[in-house]
Amino acid sequence: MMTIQKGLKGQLRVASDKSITHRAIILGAMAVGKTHIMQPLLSDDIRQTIHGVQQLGVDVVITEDNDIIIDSLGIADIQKRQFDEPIAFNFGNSGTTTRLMIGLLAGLGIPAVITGDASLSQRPMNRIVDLLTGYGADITTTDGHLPVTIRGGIMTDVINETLKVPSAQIKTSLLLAGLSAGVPVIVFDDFQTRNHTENMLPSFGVTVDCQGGMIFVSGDQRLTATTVSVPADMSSAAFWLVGATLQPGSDIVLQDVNMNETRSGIVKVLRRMGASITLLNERVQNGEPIADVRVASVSQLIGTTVQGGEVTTMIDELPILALALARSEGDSRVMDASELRVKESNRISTVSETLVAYGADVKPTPDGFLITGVSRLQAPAESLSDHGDHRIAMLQSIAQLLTNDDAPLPNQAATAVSYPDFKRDMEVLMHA
Ligand SMILES: O=C(O)C1=C[C@@H](OP(=O)(O)O)[C@@H](O)[C@H](O)C1
Ligand SMILES: C=C(OP(=O)(O)O)C(=O)O
Repeated sequence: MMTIQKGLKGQLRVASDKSITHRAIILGAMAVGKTHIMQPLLSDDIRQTIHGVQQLGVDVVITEDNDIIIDSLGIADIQKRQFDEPIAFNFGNSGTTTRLMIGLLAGLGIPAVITGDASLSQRPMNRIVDLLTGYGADITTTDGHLPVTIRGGIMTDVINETLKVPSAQIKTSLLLAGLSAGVPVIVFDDFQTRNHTENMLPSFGVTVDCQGGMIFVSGDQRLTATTVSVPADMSSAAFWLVGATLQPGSDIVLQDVNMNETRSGIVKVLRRMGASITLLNERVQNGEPIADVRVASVSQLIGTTVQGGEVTTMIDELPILALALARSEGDSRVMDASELRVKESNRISTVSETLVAYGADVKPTPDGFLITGVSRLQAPAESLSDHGDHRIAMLQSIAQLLTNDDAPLPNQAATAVSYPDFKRDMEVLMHA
């Protein structure tokens, strides 16, 4: 049955930033004193990081206001603890927890065995383990994947790397390894991947020298506890940026969204396609630019090509951008995005399959998509799998909304990974 739905209306604060919350917890565990994380994301992936630092003996409390307090004696104290046997970590679905904790554990030389769920077990870990091994860590993968075993080892060499993969997880892992081993780190990041670690370290008292794509941290620095306020996550806001742009009659405001240039490529691309997006109340908080973002529907978007550096600034938003491209006029192309193949699912396949099931014209390519716009979407004949991937689950919900069909919204269990209140926020925006 077809019903005409109203546009999305109202204002809300989407889930807090996942990348920033992970970093604040790990740096808080490495620092001496009480770190207060205000408005953190509290999602399944974040609970993996909290549990990980607790296993190292660090005290973490979630307050009644849902803030996080980390009380730690710092890196030196963690290193002094005698762990009788290797610590068994299981980081569930979280790539960021895994790769960042590998850096920290390798730098500290703490014996550990790291596992994860079926999705995480298929994701490449050699991209960080091979680098750390080159600097003295005694650490191995299982054919490039989990389980990863850390036997100890002493990292004494200066870490000097040029990123070969556009990955902020690798960059951060190297920085954490150097800080915890007490050796200098110099990383050349020509891809300009997300820079939250570099932005946050100074508030923990660490001097970071960033010039162009070069990041340098000297090896003799101690972290001191601080307060971190976490903005709303662009990767979660992106679902409403596209939903409100495409659903006629929409006009919404998303509060406190992180507009960091390394994260906000989707705003640039949607504007290029003709979207109506206005930034209000722009300000800087903890070194991160934030704004309230107003989005109103437009009658037609124009297709575009996304490639090169732009891809890095919106890697997690490409699934929902593909939906916008699928409803735009003309041909579009996404290139240089083969990293999508090694996320929680192979997102080149799962995004293409999902959108084709909704009546879109999307062809997977080795490094992206070829898309020809269609004027409307239709609900799929059968219910679709979200492949256990939170971004695919949310993509399906927005696609379903745009069909204006009464069919129930797809299963949203996977959204707990990054955006636990996704369903509630959809109801707020649909009924305001
Ligand atoms: O550093 C981070 O917080 C993240 C980096 C990106 O992964 P890669 O480093 O693998 O590109 C991104 O996809 C992930 O969601 C979060
Ligand atoms: C890729 C993602 O996260 P992670 O790598 O931390 O699993 C994501 O959130 O889309």
